[in-house]
Amino acid sequence: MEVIRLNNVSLWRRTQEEFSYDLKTTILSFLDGRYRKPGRKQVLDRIDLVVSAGEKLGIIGSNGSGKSTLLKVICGILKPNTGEVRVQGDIAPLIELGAGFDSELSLVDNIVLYGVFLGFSRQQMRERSQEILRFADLESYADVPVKTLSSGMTARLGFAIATDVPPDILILDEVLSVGDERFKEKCRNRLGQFWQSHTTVLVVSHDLPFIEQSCERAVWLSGGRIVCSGPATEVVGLYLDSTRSGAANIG
Ligand SMILES: Nc1ncnc2c1ncn2[C@@H]1O[C@H](COP(=O)(O)OP(=O)(O)OP(=O)(O)O)[C@@H](O)[C@H]1O
Repeated sequence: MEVIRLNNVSLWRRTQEEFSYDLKTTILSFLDGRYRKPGRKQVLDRIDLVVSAGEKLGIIGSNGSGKSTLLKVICGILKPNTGEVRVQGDIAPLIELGAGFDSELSLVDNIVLYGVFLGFSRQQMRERSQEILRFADLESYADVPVKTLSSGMTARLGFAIATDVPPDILILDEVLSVGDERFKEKCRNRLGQFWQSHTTVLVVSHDLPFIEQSCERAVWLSGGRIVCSGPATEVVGLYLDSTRSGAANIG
């Protein structure tokens, strides 16, 4: 059964020049004769992708090739400019962990809010909060505002909430870099349980041996396009051949 389908998905993003675009800058650059039209970059280019239930899919490619953007489109964080994205089931997006927290609210209140955002009830989240804090090693911080946590602690809290209940679809973006060594080991153990289960997993990583060992299939992105998709060892092999010959660095 298919759980994710992307048909002809394309997405453009503004380039840096457009970020500094405002009226004053524009008038000054006109007067100086430096005005350039704000740019756009095609970040995803006509992506077709089908993922089956329970599949473990690795997404590889050089920096800037569009891997994280693809995950964000699948999670619904970004909307494609053209094409269609269909997803069946609950998604736990382990992307930009903690980005959705309200820094003024306590950890417990954030756990409840974040959980509700992921589709759980307030009651369920209140019951789970002690266990979530325990997993994140943050029990003594339960009632302080999130803004008092370090970035690693915030990411630990985000990971603990998002993985508290096994989701239908787990989306991981270089997530094994969360926290210190002790916490990384806990993450690996928890994720290992999902790998054994029927959870569908999409993982972006530059750790190619990890992709080969843990994914049946891999997709190689370059310049926002799928170069090839197939058994992980074959796709990783082709990608490595091309990096050796310099062809994969086109972004
Ligand atoms: N917020 C943003 N606004 C504009 N452009 C962006 C934004 N985020 C990413 N991009 C651009 O989109 C392209 C793809 O970025 P993306 O983060 O998806 O790449 P990636 O393959 O995940 O890279 P990496 O391996 O470095 O994490 C890059 O050219 C990047 O500059």
